[in-house]
Amino acid sequence: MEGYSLQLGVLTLCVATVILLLRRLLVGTRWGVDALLPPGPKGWPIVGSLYSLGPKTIPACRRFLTLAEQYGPIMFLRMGSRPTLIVSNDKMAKELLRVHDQAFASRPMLATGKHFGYNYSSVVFSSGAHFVRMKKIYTHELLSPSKVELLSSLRMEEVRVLLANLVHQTDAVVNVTSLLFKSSLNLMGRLVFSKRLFGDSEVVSVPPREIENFKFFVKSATKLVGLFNIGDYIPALRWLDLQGVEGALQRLKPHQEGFLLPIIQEYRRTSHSVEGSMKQKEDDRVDFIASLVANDSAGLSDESIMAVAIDLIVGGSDSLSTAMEWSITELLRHPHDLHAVQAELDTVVGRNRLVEESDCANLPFLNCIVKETLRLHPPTPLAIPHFSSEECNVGGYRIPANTIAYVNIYAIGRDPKAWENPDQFMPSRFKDSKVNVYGHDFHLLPFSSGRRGCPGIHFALPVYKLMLANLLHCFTWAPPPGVRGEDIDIIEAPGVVCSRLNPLLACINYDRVPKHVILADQNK
Ligand code: HEM
Repeated sequence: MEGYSLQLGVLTLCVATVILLLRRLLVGTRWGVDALLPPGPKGWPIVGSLYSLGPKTIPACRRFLTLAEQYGPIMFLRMGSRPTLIVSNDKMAKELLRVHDQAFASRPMLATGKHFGYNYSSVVFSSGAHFVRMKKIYTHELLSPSKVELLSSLRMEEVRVLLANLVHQTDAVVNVTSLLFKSSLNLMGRLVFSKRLFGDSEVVSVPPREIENFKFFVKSATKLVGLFNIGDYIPALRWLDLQGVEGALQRLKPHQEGFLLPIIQEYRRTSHSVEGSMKQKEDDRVDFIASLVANDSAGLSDESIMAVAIDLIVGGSDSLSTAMEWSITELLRHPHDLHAVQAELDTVVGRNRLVEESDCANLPFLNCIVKETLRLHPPTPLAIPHFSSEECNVGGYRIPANTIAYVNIYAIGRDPKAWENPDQFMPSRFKDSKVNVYGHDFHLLPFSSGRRGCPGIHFALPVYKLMLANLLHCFTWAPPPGVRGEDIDIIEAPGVVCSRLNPLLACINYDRVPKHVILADQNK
């Protein structure tokens, strides 16, 4: 009997050890350290909390917000086997993005970064020394304040093209979502490779099939980047590619390269001639690919240049059009605010000309609308995941190295402790407020903050204001016939960029600024 008890004891000990070892292997728990981690759902072995987040038709920022209501502004969970931190208020965001900015400045190595980022060589997906080098190229060269200033005429040109397109579509129900998307993509195309992707066949010098393939790539890319790919979170299952994400990423490669490679190679050919190289260096309006090719000291490969182009085209255009789409949605739902901003435009600009960038500083209510839209509908609601390179103490908790970290910008903008009536669109809340979106006020973080903060902010903000102001200035806006403003839905689509799920439709008319003003200005 005594021998039997001993055997049973040894067996129990072995089983317990195996369970603990398996738990450590599959879930990554470190003994004794769990007690120092922030609260959060416990999750299951292997899958962790991947499936306890709720239906994937709901954007992740919303699912994380619901979880934060239960666990608080700093949460820790396991997505598959990956330790994951989610911060959801201004105080915790400040700890992450200012106090521990350096420690959380890396990106996790996800499948999208491998394929779209050409082995993590773009800015968005890179880490470490390569990231520092690339970000310098962005902030000192591609998007430096002087370069952004020089690009103001390009911004105005694209606004004029958009307005002229709309003049031809008045009195009809217009698909605003599609118009804004095309316009933003054209703008980014001009910025990155001097080419529009929609309309204007004279400007585009690439075969139509390659252009169509590239547009398809852009649309698919935004969807794929926003997916929680199981293979990223349970690396042991990556080879199975359960959702077909890696397969789709690989199939898109010819679409991206068929368009971008010939452009890069053409620039390389011209930059080898002395005159071509001088021209590229001197031209104020030189596009980003030409700048990167001409930058001998950077010595970037074709792949790295394609990675940068994809960062900008995919990330920049979608966030811009989404911001504008939400502004117009909310103004159609709140006609009082729509009339107030149009009255401001009448007073400051008058009906005989278009709005120029220099007017925007004198349009305080327009600026309130921009801030309120970015608070309530931040286009990139979870930023892009950060990754910790060392263990650190956040909010009194010990966060292990190699933790994926999300800043829930969406939850921060709707935090009832920071905002009165947080779910309501009330631009007037910013009337006498000094709060801005530049990353110093941690309760309003649409462009994030710190080392990984959006390098496109000084380009994005002026063009967002300019486009929106001109759209409101030139046209009257109304919901489609039979739809009341308050019935226009605000259902959000899942994805890295949180756009409307359903396209925005509206009726527009050019009875505010005369047609000849809109069309005449296009030729300036
Ligand atoms: C309203 C428009 C835009 C918004 C709200 C926005 C917001 C953001 C946010 C939240 C991030 C992630 C920051 C983080 O991970 O902490 C980001 C990253 C980035 N944005 Fe923007 N963005 C906008 C437009 C643009 C434009 C027009 C460009 C380019 C001209 C651009 C270029 C980038 C790049 C390259 C990154 C990656 C930075 C990095 O990884 O360090 N963005 N943006």
